[in-house]
Amino acid sequence: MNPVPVTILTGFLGAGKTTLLNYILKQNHGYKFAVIINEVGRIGIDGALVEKTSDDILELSNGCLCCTVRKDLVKGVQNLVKKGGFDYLLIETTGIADPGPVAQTFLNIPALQQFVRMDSIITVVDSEQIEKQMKETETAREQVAMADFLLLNKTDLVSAEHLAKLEAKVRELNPHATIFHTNQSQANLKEILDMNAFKLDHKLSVDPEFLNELNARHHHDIQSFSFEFDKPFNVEKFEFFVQKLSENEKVYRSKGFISIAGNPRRAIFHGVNNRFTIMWDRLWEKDETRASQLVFIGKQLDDKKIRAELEKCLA
Ligand SMILES: Nc1nc2c(ncn2[C@@H]2O[C@H](COP(=O)(O)OP(=O)(O)OP(=O)(O)O)[C@@H](O)[C@H]2O)c(=O)[nH]1
Repeated sequence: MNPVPVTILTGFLGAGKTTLLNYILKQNHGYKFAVIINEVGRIGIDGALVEKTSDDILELSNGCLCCTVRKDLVKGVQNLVKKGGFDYLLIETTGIADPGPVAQTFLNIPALQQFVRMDSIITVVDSEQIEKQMKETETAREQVAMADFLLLNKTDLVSAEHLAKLEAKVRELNPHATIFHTNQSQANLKEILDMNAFKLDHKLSVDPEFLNELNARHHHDIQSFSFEFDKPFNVEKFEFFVQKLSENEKVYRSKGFISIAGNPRRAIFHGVNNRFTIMWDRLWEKDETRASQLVFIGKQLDDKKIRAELEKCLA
C-alpha cells in the first residue's frame, strides 16, 4: 500500500479553514477523504458546520493538536488506518495551533510513516486581519512561515493594493510557499492536493528548530470559553452585546449556533474580530431542545462577565 497523503489545513482564528474544508469535500475530486477536525473549546462547533458527506470525520475537541491532544491525534490516525477505506487524510487544526508539531507527528512516528506521508501544509489567511494577528501572536506568524500553500483569503474585503503589499509581507516570512488569492477559500484543488509539496529542508531553512520544538511553544494566553443556553436570545440585544464586547475586549473569534426568539430556524453566528454575521440555518426539529451554543476565544477574557452579559440578552 502506498502511504496516504496528509494535508494540514491551518491558519489563524476565523481565516476560513472550515470554509476550505467544506469547499474541498463538496468538489468532484475523486478522493475518499478521512478528516480530523480539532477544536480548542469544550463545545465543538466546527464539526457541526462541516456539511456531512460520506467521508469519515473524526472530531478531537477540548485541546490543541499541537500540544494537549497530540496523543489523541496519533491514536486517531492509527484507528483510521486500521479501519481503512480512505485515500487522503485532511486535518483541520484549531486557529491557535502551531502546525509544526502536527506535521512532525507524520515525520517522527515510525508506526505512522508506512501508512501516511505529509503532502502539504495549507495556511489560510484572513487578508483583512492577518497583519494585526501577526503583530499580536507568534502563532499567526508561525502558521504563515510553515505553509507550503498560502491562501490569501477574503479578497472581497481588501483592495488589490492591500493584497499586493500583504503578499510582499508574507513573502518575507515564507520565501518558498506557493501563494493563491481566494474568495471563500475557493482554491483550485488540482493545485493544492496531492502535490508532494511538503519540503522539510524549506521548513528547516525558515525555522532551524522545526524538528525540536515539541511542546516548546505555548499559547496559554489565548483562552476559549463555551456557553450553552436553553432560553432563546433577543437578537438585537445579542448583536449589540457582541459588538460592544469586541470593542472593549480582545476577542479574536466567536462562533456558534443561536436560538432566536420567535424564529423557527436555528441561526449560525460568526465573529472574527469586529466583523459579525448571523445567518439562518436549518429549522429546529420538533423534539429538539433549542439550545444556543457559543464559543468565545481571545485574551484576558472574563468568563463570568461574558456569561452574565449573555444572560441579559436572553428573551
Ligand atoms: N467576507 C468573507 N468572509 C469569509 C470568506 N471566507 C470565509 N469567510 C467567513 O469567515 C468566517 C470564518 O470562517 P471559517 O471557515 O469558520 O474560519 P475558520 O478558520 O475555520 O475559523 P476557526 O476554526 O474558528 O479558527 C465565516 O463567517 C465565513 O463565512 C471570504 O472569502 N470572504
